[in-house]
Amino acid sequence: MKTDRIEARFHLDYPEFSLDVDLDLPGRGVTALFGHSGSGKTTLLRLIAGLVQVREGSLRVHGEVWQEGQHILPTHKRPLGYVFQESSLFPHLTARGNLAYGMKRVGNAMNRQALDQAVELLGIGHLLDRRPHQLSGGERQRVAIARALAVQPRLLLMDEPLAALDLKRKQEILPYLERLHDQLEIPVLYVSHSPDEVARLADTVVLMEQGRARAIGPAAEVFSRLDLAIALDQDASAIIEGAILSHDDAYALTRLEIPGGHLTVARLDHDIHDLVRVRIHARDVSLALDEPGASSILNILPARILEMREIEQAQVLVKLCTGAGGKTPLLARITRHSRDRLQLQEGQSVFAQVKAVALMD
Ligand SMILES: Nc1ncnc2c1ncn2[C@@H]1O[C@H](COP(=O)(O)OP(=O)(O)OP(=O)(O)O)[C@@H](O)[C@H]1O
Repeated sequence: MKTDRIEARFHLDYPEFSLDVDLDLPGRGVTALFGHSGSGKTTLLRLIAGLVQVREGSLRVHGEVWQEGQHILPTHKRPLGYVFQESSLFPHLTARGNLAYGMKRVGNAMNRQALDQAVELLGIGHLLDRRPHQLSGGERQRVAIARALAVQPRLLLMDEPLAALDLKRKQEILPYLERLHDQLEIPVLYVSHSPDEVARLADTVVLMEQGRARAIGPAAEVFSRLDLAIALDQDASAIIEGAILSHDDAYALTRLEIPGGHLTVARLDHDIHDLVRVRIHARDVSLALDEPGASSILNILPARILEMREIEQAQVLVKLCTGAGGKTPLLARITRHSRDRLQLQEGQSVFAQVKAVALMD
């Protein structure tokens, strides 16, 4: 029995959909259940919560048995927090009242410390006396997340917590989610169909396709696999983690240290040594055989071609690795014509010119 894992095996049949998974997931960090609409993400989350029950299943969280066949621990006895797409706060209670209610529901003696920590993490101290209709959508979600955390769950389940928010509100709330990620020990299962959110928040990605887990692995690895549908998407991108090396205030630029190399990006509001993630879209990367001379492009990275795949009639997706030891993955989308003209081959050394770096900030 593994005490640091989430082991989930379920088989479920609906008339027009079946789900079949056997997952062994890390018991820490954020694991994204990622995939198209209808791929079974919410159903899987609800099975884990016990809100949907099937006899054919087993679930262990940190070694604790939540289900073994027909022995199913009811939802209210599972130490979990659940955050829905739209916050499910009681309209007649203040934010404080909602938090207190959440704690009573699970029979937890009021744990002041957990509550205070949740309030602090989500930055809702000044909102506690307001009722839900006096809060913005993003603020309501922050209260809902704090309520889920205040009961000190052993697992936090989040079902597209940002889906109902507009872009501005999403940007507001994302830093709080990142704080959860950085400061909490509680593992999070996070349902999303947004590559942006997943790239920004997830340590591990479970790619769901038609009720099956098509791929599982670190976010950077899954996103750069050419055999998966995400690579075919217009938004296909590589995720790169780097540390802030320096700021150049005169030009409003920040220099990042990435494994075995450097990237220059628009000025980031972070301290030196902070870790950040950036996303480089395949469509923003072009390839050259020789190191380009004078160029307006800031980031030119020596790279090696790992794999190439024709994705449309005219296009080829190229997977590269850059940096010493070739640890950093990169994707480039080029035309078939360019591939042939440059006579590109797997294993070849090239220069990747990065036209833009999407900042996940
Ligand atoms: N109670 C149910 N009875 C029958 N079919 C269902 C039921 N609940 C879900 N389904 C079907 O199961 C499939 C998976 O649904 P699910 O909500 O898990 O997908 P999802 O990946 O979370 O999608 P979305 O991103 O749109 O929320 C869908 O085809 C849905 O119609």
